[in-house]
Amino acid sequence: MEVERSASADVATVNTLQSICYSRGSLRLLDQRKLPLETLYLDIRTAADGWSAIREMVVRGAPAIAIAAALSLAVEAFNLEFSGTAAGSASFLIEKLDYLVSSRPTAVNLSDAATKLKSLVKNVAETASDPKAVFQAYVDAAEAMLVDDVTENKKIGFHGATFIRENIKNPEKISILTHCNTGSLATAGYGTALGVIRSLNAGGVLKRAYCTETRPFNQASSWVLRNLLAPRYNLQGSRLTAFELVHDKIPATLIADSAAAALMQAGRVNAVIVGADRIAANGDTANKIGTYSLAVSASHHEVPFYVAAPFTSIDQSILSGDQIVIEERSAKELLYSHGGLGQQVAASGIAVWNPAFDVTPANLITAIITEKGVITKASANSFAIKEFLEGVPGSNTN
Ligand SMILES: CSC[C@H]1O[C@H](OP(=O)(O)O)[C@H](O)[C@@H]1O
Repeated sequence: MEVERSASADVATVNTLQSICYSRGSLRLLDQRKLPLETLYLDIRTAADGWSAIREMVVRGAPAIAIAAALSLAVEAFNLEFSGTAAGSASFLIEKLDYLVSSRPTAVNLSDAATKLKSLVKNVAETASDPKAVFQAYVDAAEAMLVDDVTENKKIGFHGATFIRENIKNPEKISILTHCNTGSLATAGYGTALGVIRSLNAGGVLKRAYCTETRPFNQASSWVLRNLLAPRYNLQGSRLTAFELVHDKIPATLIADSAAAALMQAGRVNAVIVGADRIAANGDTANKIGTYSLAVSASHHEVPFYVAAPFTSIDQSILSGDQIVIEERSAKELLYSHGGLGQQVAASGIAVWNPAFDVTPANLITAIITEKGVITKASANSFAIKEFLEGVPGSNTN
């Protein structure tokens, strides 16, 4: 992957929150491991480049992962000299999509997008005689994901801001806490949970956004990245969300994850809003580690707790959160400073448990905000997601 490097700059002069830069036949991904101090784009030419960029977390965030994967294959397909049949082109694309899904298995958006794209190319190949028609249909569908995501995020922002203003005390000045990064850097633009914060701010009712550092961090899988990128690559809340909030001039405060309960105890939080990597059919939600403890604190302090995510984050094939596989990360993230990239700080020989995600049970979630509208509770312990879908015109309940 060749790189395009611009001079390092502070947030004030960095003018981009665009994680994905695409034009037909070309894809560049903002290297989020270098933010906030350096803006660097990596040139992505193949699905293999896309797989590595997702695995090494050049690009991260459930929606952004799916879009980056689809577009990396679109670029390869567009530039490919292919002499096979229409059926052969479909097989080529399907094999690459299955490979891309293996880059980061937890977030459902990637596997959901791959399933839909595989179905598309199979259907086109059944009637097409020219492989170019199959490749073109794939490229068109992958490009549509990029455009649709921003439109959906703005709908999430609208539905979320409207619902929060209608259901919160003192709706004229809201202080809201968020975790990890769910903004433009985690999507094709605007964001999900952070998109709701943007919409509240645009509506003039946001008093302050609080963002947690989000420890430890997602560690790169290769020795080179772990050891060469040490000073720049950790902590998605302090590095990415704080960067977005300062970039947009939104009043915001960074806190340690461990300070969140005390902030709520002080009465300084009117609501908590987070993203999602995978939501089960009953509303149980997997998200970055630390989300569950925020939900427990919010429940104790009677602070509403919202999940904001595109509907594609809901995995209706699993009934509850205990079926969601949670990745565990390297012990080095806790044994060494800088999330595993610096000096040893913990005693050698100590055991480590380091899950990267946790599951918040539906009974701790106030509402799930999607682009289709806000899903409220069917009972204390579950959400009626299927019924919600059946009430939405044109929804697919499969
Ligand atoms: C809209 S991003 C949702 C979700 O994805 C992030 O995971 P990662 O940064 O490891 O890709 C994080 O859990 C966000 O809340």
